[in-house]
Amino acid sequence: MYLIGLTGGIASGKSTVARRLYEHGAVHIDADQLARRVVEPGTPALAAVVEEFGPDVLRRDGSLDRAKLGEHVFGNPVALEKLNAIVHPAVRELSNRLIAKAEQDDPDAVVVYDVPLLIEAAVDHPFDLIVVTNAPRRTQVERLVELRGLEQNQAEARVDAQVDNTARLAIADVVIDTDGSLAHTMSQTDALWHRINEERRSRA
Ligand SMILES: CC(C)(COP(=O)(O)OP(=O)(O)OC[C@H]1O[C@@H](n2cnc3c(N)ncnc32)[C@H](O)[C@@H]1O)[C@@H](O)C(=O)NCCC(=O)NCCS
Ligand SMILES: Nc1ncnc2c1ncn2[C@@H]1O[C@H](COP(=O)(O)OP(=O)(O)OP(=O)(O)O)[C@@H](O)[C@H]1O
Repeated sequence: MYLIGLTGGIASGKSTVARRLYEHGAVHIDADQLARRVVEPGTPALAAVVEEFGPDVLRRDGSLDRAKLGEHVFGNPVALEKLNAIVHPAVRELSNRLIAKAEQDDPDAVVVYDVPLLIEAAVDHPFDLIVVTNAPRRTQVERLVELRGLEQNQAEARVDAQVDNTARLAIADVVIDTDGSLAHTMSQTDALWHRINEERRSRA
């Protein structure tokens, strides 16, 4: 297995890059999706969230009201930390299992673990390569407002709930500049895929 840790600030283009790597043949594991799975109705993590934040964070059908909880925690560091303390251990356990399974299924697989909070949650899988998608704060905020319908202050609160770009750039083996056109993001991603495969071929 060749394990890539893919991280980047919110709306920096991680999913776009991950999708492209998946199209090339990588296995894609998405921490945001895992974070949804671990709070599905009936899970211990959802029970803990309700215990901490009250039943108002549930919708009528018993599922988590993500918009409501997001409104509460982004901009409120104490609440966000409490939520992280419930969700992150469960995501860590599930990601360990899924990465191990991907390796079992195909020992030669390239696995991309797409994890926005690689630094914040001290994710320490044994990555072969850390790839960072990078766009300036103003581009992140602009995308959240224009593409995801957030208010300016909500968008800023979400960006500011994460470490800044400098911290991510400091741990990057490869940086993908996602402030240009989509085509530019894709061509950097394709070049990365080819580079990884060349390297692996020459090592084999
Ligand atoms: C607060 C919640 C319910 C809001 O849900 P919502 O559907 O609006 O957002 P979603 O989960 O799709 O996240 C969108 C983006 O927000 C950012 N984000 C999410 N959680 C966090 C967090 N705890 N800290 C900083 N940024 C975060 C990430 O960039 C993520 O890609 C949800 O984000 C959540 O449960 N967060 C805690 C778990 C977590 O840390 N998830 C991130 C990956 S492990
Ligand atoms: N050059 C670019 N590279 C990547 N995405 C771009 C670019 N230009 C515009 N976009 C748009 O910006 C958005 C980035 O969203 P994407 O879901 O890829 O980011 P993300 O980092 O995974 O976000 P999140 O942290 O919320 O999961 C997409 O709608 C994408 O089409």
